[in-house]
Amino acid sequence: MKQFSRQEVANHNKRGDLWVIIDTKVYNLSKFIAIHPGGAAVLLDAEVAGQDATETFFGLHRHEVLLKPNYSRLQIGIIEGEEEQIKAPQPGALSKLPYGEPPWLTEGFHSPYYNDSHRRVREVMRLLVDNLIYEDAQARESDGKPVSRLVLETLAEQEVHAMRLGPGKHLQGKKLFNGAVAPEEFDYFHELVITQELVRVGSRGYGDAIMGGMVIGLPPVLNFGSEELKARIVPDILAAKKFICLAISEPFAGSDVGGLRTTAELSEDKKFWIVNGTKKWITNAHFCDYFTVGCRTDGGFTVLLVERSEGVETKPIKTAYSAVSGTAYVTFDNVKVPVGNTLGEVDGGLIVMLSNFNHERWVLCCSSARSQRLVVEEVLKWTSQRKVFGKPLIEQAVVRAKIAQMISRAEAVQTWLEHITYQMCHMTYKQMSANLAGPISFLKMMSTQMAQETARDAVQIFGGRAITQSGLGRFIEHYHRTIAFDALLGGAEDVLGDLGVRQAMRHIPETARL
Ligand code: HEM
Repeated sequence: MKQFSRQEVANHNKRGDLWVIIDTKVYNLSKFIAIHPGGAAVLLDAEVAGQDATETFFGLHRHEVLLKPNYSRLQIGIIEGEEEQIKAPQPGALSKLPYGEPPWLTEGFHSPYYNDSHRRVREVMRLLVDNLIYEDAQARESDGKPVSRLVLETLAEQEVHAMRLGPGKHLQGKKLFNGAVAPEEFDYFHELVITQELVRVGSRGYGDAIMGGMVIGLPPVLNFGSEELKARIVPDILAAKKFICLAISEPFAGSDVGGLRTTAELSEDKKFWIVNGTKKWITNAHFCDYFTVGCRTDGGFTVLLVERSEGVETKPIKTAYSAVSGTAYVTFDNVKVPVGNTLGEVDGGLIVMLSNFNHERWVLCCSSARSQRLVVEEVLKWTSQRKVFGKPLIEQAVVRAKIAQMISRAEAVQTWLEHITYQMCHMTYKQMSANLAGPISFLKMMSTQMAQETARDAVQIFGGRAITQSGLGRFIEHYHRTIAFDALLGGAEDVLGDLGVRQAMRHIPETARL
């Protein structure tokens, strides 16, 4: 790189011959000025043209602007004898910001929950996210196209899709992250780590697009499907060759599973179910091959694995939260489903569904805790670099008060989450269903309530930047726009709170008195 003195740069300060210094790097903007999204006037300002515009630049752009190849090529040299101060994050690196990582990854802190295998999983997963998934997430979030095959296949090779289903028999014989963790060693903390690393892409819908439907749609098959059915469909799904989703909610009923109207009736020869009805808000459904469907049957409620076949139709739903997640409206019109595709007992679907909810809600809590922390990181960076009334925003007490709340919420959710995860690691599936439905419901209710408060506070701090989909506040805009989804999915906050209290009511001794 050529070296220049600040005096030399100062000579290039007019239209047609325009240089600026940003963090000791010299950029030639003589041609770029014509296409600069912020316009020409700002670049010709006497305090910018030929000058050091570092502070002005970082008050208006994200660092990533300078790192993009089409902009980094504008750099023609550096200032002699000076060293850049603002470093680009290295792939795989831990955040250096206070509270930028959960305590177990923070220098000087300790945790009883994580061992070396969790640290190895964290390292591999973060590298995958930073080197491969992040870029795809940003691109797909804006163009709405499907997740790239390279991402899906790389995750399949590393067995990430299988690991996202939690510990269990489905991991037997698999080489997880090329041996970073043994299948019998894999526990819910490993899964928590994988989920939380994925969240770092900062795109809620993309996180779901990477087979979020499988995370909730496949467990009923694994836990309640016949061996024949599992052998036929599971390997292709874990290899990301086929896709599955969970189809429960309907235009008529969401959290109220008892109010579902999709029906399954046995054919005369008793070999098939005939399914009729509609499902709504089904994540991934638009590109799915299999649907785990809740149906009304003669004696109650039954869960079936419906394959994409004649009579199955999916139409994408345009949601506020994502174009990439494949959220769809599904219609079943006299669909023939072999009775061998019944999951669990006929009329015993409630058990199938209820046992699924704990894991689904817990996964949401993992992602909520980590995305709140991402917001904390964005806010800490922004309030330190943005100067108003002559000093950084973070020097304002009112801003610090908001940050205090955000950090406390992120820490509280993570800590409670780890406590519940520890319980999950030490309970059988049955014990989890019996003991943890209430606590997980409360945790999810609290996580999403806090997430919404954090979203609101972050919008106040970022101001107008938090309502534009590009530029400095783009992650805050995304977070604020998509946060309502987490508060509904897997059970709305009020429903979950009520569920937890009702579970507790069953255990209040009749003899208890004040
Ligand atoms: C290498 C130098 C620069 C590059 C590559 C660049 C690039 C960009 C890009 C891509 C945007 C669109 C918004 C975004 O993605 O963040 C933008 C907006 C803007 N830029 Fe620059 N820029 C440069 C230097 C500067 C400088 C030195 C100033 C000084 C005033 C400036 C002022 C602005 C303004 C005012 C906006 C509009 C911001 C907004 O909408 O809030 N830019 N620039």
